[in-house]
Amino acid sequence: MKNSDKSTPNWDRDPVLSVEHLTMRFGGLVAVGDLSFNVGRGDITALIGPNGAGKTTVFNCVTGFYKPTEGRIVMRHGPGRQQEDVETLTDSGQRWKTTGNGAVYLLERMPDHEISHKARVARTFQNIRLFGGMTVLENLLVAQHNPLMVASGFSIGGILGLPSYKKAQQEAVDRAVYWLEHTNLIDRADDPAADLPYGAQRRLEIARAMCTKPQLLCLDEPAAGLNPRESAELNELLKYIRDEHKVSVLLIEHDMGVVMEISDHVIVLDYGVKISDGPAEFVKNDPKVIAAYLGVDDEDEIDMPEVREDLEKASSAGSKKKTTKTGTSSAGAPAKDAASKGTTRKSSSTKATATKASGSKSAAGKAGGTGAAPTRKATSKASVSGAASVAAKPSRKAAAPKASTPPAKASKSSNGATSASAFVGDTPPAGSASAGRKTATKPASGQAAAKSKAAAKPKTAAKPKAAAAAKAAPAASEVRIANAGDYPGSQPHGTRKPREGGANNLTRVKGIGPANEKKLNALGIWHFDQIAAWKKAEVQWVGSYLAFPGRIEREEWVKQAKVLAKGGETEFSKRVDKGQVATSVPGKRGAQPKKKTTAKGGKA
Ligand SMILES: Nc1ncnc2c1ncn2[C@@H]1O[C@H](COP(=O)(O)OP(=O)(O)OP(=O)(O)O)[C@@H](O)[C@H]1O
Repeated sequence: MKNSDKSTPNWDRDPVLSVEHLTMRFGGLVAVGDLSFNVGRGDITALIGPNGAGKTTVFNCVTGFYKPTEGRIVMRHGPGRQQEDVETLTDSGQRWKTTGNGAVYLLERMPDHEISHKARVARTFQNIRLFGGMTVLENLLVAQHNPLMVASGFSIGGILGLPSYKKAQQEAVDRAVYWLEHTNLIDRADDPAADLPYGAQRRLEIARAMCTKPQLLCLDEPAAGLNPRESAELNELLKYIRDEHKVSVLLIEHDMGVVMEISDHVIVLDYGVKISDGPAEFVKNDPKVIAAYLGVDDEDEIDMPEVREDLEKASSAGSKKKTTKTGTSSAGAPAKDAASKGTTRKSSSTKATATKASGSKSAAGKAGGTGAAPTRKATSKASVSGAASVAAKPSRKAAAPKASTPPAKASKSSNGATSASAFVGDTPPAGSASAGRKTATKPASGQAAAKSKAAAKPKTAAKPKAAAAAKAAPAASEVRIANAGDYPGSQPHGTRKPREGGANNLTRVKGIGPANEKKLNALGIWHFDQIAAWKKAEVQWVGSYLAFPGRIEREEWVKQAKVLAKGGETEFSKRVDKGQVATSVPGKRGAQPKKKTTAKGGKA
């Protein structure tokens, strides 16, 4: 962070970009709701959040691919907030205005090509978009097509070979060569772009964006699919771009190793609303983030006394008991995830989560073996609100399946039905915990409440108890949610165990990460066709059970599962299969439907 005045963060003092009250609706779906944040000039700013949080939608609004439903997006060339100029420009109805300090632009009014060429915002895409048949060098020259066209007087100068055109052409080649050298691609300059390995294609995309001489570089998951060495090289490249070229970087990234190492500023979204904003160190330890996004480590356990009480009740009612452990973090943040690892209620201390965030672990099994890709963090939301109230499933720790767990009290306080309807309506989605999802106005309140509730509880239970409970657990075939009636709708019928050929990779459905897959498996949901058969009541039930009511409809699990059950693919499942989705389990694994169809999914 380039900030001499410590009292005001660079991004507030000298924002190159301001996103103000941005809302993007798709029909009734609010992908981004009343979002505001600044990107500091010369900073690397990370926009993070679970799948479907709205990150790419924000990028699409900033870069002109989407016209926002509401809100203002200000790009500033030249230092300072230039607030008077911004207001004058807004009132004038114009798209940009030169100022004493440089210029200001209202991106929401500009078409994408103007955002790129005038406001100087460049971007890369989640799915690499290169001209595969062109050489690496040609890809970089095409990126400079506009200045070359201008220099050629729109072809005439080029045809006549005017000096001004030749000069511009040479500059374009020099710039391309410069970035090829700095992205370690110079040796491949004459190879077709499609022949490059994946990591090199990602670097080429960045080189191409840099050839447009941006002031703001927007990168959508630049580390996706990179191995650890490539991730480290990416870090160096981005720091070089920031430090040597003074280009501000806004990146969407799931690789927390990359995010935490290089970011000056981190903004966390969940369900289209901002839940945290600050330096990486702050965000990493922000309980809201831990609860809503970073999730928990499967190997760590949580002690939530309220859960334990429920367990004891369930036990005395004839259910098998499962014991949990509560703790607060070393930093004082509540350890509140109760996500089931198999049947063991899990959570991590802040410390454990932070470690994970810093890149030491990847529960998601990120492609290329880089650590640090966090699992889909519905896990922690689920646990805070009791989604781990789940039934047993064979644990990795114990041979026998463990007992089901009744919902935590936090879960009982949330009304899944109410939340579900609020979620798909016009109201922006609220905060991440289910308890906080009923209204848009208090995004994280429920989450915070659940958290403080967990935090207030003393640490008591011990692992041996959990082990004893595990031994006493019922067989998977006996698994039942202790109080299924607490959830709206009906519990989906389970098959108890995977059919011959194994389970489907449910993480190929967008919105089902490894943690949710485990929970669904615990219900006996192993196959796409089971999800495809869900009716509204079952969708509601599962939504509440996983503690993100409305989410399933929003991400169209049933629609995606129908396609996958028939052997078709969706955009998302293709990315999972290629190992490009950090928060899912790469590959198709498990039973594959024999019947192939031509069914295609849209953007899942
Ligand atoms: N063009 C669209 N039409 C309808 N819904 C959309 C569209 N684009 C995005 N969405 C929805 O908006 C929500 C946010 O999606 P978005 O792609 O912005 O999330 P994200 O945080 O980038 O997720 P990921 O990390 O998986 O890329 C999702 O529910 C998505 O399905």
